Amino acid sequence: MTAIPIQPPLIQLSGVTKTLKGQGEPRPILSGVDLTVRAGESVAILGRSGSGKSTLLSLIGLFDRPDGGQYLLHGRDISRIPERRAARLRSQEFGFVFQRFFLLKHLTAMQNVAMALVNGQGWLPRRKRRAKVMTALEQVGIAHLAKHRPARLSGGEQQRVAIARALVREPRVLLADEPTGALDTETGALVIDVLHAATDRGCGLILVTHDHAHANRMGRVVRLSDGLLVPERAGVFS
Ligand SMILES: Nc1ncnc2c1ncn2[C@@H]1O[C@H](COP(=O)(O)OP(=O)(O)OP(=O)(O)O)[C@@H](O)[C@H]1O
Repeated sequence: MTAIPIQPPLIQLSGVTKTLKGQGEPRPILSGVDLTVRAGESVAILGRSGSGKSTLLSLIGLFDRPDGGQYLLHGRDISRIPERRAARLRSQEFGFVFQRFFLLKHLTAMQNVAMALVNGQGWLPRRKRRAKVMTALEQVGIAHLAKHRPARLSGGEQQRVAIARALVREPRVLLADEPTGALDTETGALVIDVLHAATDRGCGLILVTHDHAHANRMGRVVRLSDGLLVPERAGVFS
């Protein structure tokens, strides 16, 4: 009988700490965060304004490093990696979606998505690049708007272009920081659907949100409170 190899979690944070050292007194923001995210799992992070949700997401997305604790990505310790390696992992492993869409207004939806391939994927033949871009636009349901510039797209459609741009590199983890913050409730729900669909393809999804309804669409809900992540609602993986 062959043993089935056990996949390590995509993300495993243990006792992660972060203190902000500005001009005044050092201020602890994260004081021992534990979080495990597996392939295909979705987690919502709730927490009051200023509780450190974006700080946590920037550590997970390797824009910053923890002061203490351990960060494993696919079982490998990346808690203290240098910026060069972090930059490579950021573009290979993560897709980012923010409240603002950050689309280039003179480029079409297609060209905006293709930018993510130009930056960091090496050289891809034109036909292959186009196919990848169209697949990503199809995944978010706006392939028919491929030739539209942002000014001709609604807020929800623009956010879907931004999600396609995050998906086109086939990230293993999607990090979404208030992705519905600039959208009305109905459009926001549609964007959450699109993000959640990525988990069906094995992507891990971490969603920072203030919206309880959106959080409840995720497999698991945790709350950042006093520098710690506490379970709010367990999911199938917990
Ligand atoms: N670069 C920085 N320099 C100084 N303080 C910062 C910096 N970035 C964040 N902070 C502070 O750290 C704390 C946590 O900020 P963070 O943005 O992570 O919170 P948040 O939970 O995402 O808030 P919100 O829900 O309002 O977006 C806040 O008090 C914020 O003012």
